[in-house]
Amino acid sequence: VSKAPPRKEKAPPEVPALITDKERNTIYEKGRFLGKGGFAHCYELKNRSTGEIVAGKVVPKSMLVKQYQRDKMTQEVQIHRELSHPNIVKLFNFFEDPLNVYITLELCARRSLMELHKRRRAVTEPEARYFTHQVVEGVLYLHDLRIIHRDMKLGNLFLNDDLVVKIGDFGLATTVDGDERKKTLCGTPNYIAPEVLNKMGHSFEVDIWAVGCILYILLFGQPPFESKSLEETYSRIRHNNYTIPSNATPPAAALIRRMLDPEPTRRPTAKQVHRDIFFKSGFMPTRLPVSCLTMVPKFG
Ligand SMILES: COc1cc(C(=O)NC2CCN(C)CC2)ccc1Nc1cc2c(cn1)c(C)nn2-c1cc(Cl)cc(CCC(N)=O)c1
Repeated sequence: VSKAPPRKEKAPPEVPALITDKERNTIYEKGRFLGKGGFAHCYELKNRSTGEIVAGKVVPKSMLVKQYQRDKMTQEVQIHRELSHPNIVKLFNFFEDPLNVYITLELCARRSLMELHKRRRAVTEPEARYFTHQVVEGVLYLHDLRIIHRDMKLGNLFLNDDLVVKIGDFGLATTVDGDERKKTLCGTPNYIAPEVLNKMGHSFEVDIWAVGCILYILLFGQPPFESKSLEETYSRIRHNNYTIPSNATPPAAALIRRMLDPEPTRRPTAKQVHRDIFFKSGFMPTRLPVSCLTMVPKFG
């Protein structure tokens, strides 16, 4: 990614109404603003020749001033572009113009599990099984490719029109060589595992920890270590200080306890989670109606 002239802080990016991908001779019409995250603003982009609508992440080059920022972005794209799985957001293209870097991605029209959580709080156990099982299928695919996502959270679990879950945002992802333990993590994961806090080296188990937090929130309506301050939350994580509500079913409680084990090597692998009795211990829908985004479903 080539350098751009420095610019004043925090101004929204100048995004042209027509965005051209010169290499592929494709022109996109900028649509509505979808949201922002990190350095990126996201818009609906309409491919002028095919009419296809995609999610376009726009990062002003003026925000990528340091080489390590450009390298991080390049690594995010290099990892993400190789992936192809029904529970992983598809990355289509990556291109730039003098002002911005653009990444075109699979549009997930029903936003993410974060918005569903804010609207519904705790969901039913069949819904929690349905969503978590798809997240685990995506994590299994990544771990088989020796990729750790490292920032699994509700806001990165996107939903398409069929409420299929798609893991997105590979901004903190990395690849593991052999049995190495990663020593550094540039960024702050939302559901951060104790071994990352204690800087003891970390690996695939951090994603299992995050899936444990996600299942906990879906079933009980709030994060396991939620506190008033970040320091308090980190202290609770370090002390593994959380409780499972008494109304939890035994298979759910047992699986969450194993995924939130403070000792990473005692946590189940993605394969073991995928086969866990929790997913067989009750009804798991094969699809969900979009009404689930706003109200408790009545299963037949
Ligand atoms: C139609 O599809 C979407 C709609 C909306 C939406 O309705 N956002 C509204 C826009 C108006 N404001 C006032 C409220 C949020 C939000 C996201 C959509 N889809 C959508 C958004 C997507 C993706 C796929 N699909 C991917 C991949 N990355 N991003 C992405 C990227 C960034 Cl930088 C920021 C955000 C916003 C945070 C979030 N988790 O929603 C999302």
